[in-house]
Amino acid sequence: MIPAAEDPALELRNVSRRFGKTVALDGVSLTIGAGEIICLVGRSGCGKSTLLRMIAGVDTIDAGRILLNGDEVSGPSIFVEPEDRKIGFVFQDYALFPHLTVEQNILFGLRGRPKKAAAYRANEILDHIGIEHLKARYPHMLSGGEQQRAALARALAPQPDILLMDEPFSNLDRGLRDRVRDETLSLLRRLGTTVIMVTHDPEEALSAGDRIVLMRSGGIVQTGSGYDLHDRPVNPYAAEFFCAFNKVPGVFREGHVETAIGRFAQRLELGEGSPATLYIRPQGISVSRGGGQFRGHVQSRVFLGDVEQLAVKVDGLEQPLLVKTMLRLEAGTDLVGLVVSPESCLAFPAA
Ligand SMILES: Nc1ncnc2c1ncn2[C@@H]1O[C@H](COP(=O)(O)OP(=O)(O)OP(=O)(O)O)[C@@H](O)[C@H]1O
Repeated sequence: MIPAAEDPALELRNVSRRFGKTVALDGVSLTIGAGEIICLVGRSGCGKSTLLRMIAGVDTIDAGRILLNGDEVSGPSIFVEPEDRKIGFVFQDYALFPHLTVEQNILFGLRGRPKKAAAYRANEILDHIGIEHLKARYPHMLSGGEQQRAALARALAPQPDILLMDEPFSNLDRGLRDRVRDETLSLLRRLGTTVIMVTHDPEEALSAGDRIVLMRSGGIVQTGSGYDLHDRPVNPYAAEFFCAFNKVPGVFREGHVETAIGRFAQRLELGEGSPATLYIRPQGISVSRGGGQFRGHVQSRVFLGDVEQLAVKVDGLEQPLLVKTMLRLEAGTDLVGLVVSPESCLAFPAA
């Protein structure tokens, strides 16, 4: 990972934006290093698109400052127009001009350059992205993956310092999405482009970027690597964004959360006897036909392919435990043994 503070391509200092009574951004501060690939995630309405729009300069901020390569572009007494910010944008729907060919779409982003230089650059980027053979086609003659690449070529042609991508792969079906994403990100890494990519998909965020920025209600909840956010979430919102945990009520005593299904060692800044909630990953509970630390009744089963998801009713717990298992239980199996792996657990003070 590239240390963010060393060579900042972008700095947000206490950036705020309201729409009427809605606080879309609430004092956001963030530093992004040159060449870093950032995944911006968070539930719908948390302010991701607003943040991209403020950085691009297609909207103004109410307070704070935005600096690109050390130069202020938005602030109390300055506003640099979007076309002067050297920022590229790839939208979810690609926003290619339907009446222009791929090459003309790319040339549109290069207007203002001498004709020969623009044509040379357009060919260079078509070649880089591997879509030379598509240059004479109109957008409706392209597949989803090809449109995505054409939109990327158009955004990269003017050699932006920063590329902003708003859900750039969400229109592609699953198989194609993984391939196009991997290709796109490895190209962007080769070019050393600084990227901020918005995604709804937690798995995509964990695997794609150098750093994840998790937002909630206009603020940043946590930033860090995929491992940081997945394994060491700072609060229940961060934890639940990346995993559908089982939540088991308990009490914190002598460094353990005591629950109806056992005692689990956990570090918590909590007084003795305080209520705490144990968070258990569904894949951290193993199932067997006999034995186990405790037993439960299988209520339902959903076949997910590699694993089966069981809902298991356990004495003392209000909610059934969700368990992901590779074990193939016979149809009609009722009673199972369960073991919780301590590494799959987190705990937070009870809400
Ligand atoms: N032009 C606007 N006028 C009024 N409210 C707005 C405007 N733009 C955004 N908002 C509000 O600001 C908040 C943040 O919106 P934003 O689009 O940034 O969220 P988001 O995280 O990108 O959501 P999604 O994942 O659904 O795209 C929301 O409550 C939204 O309704």
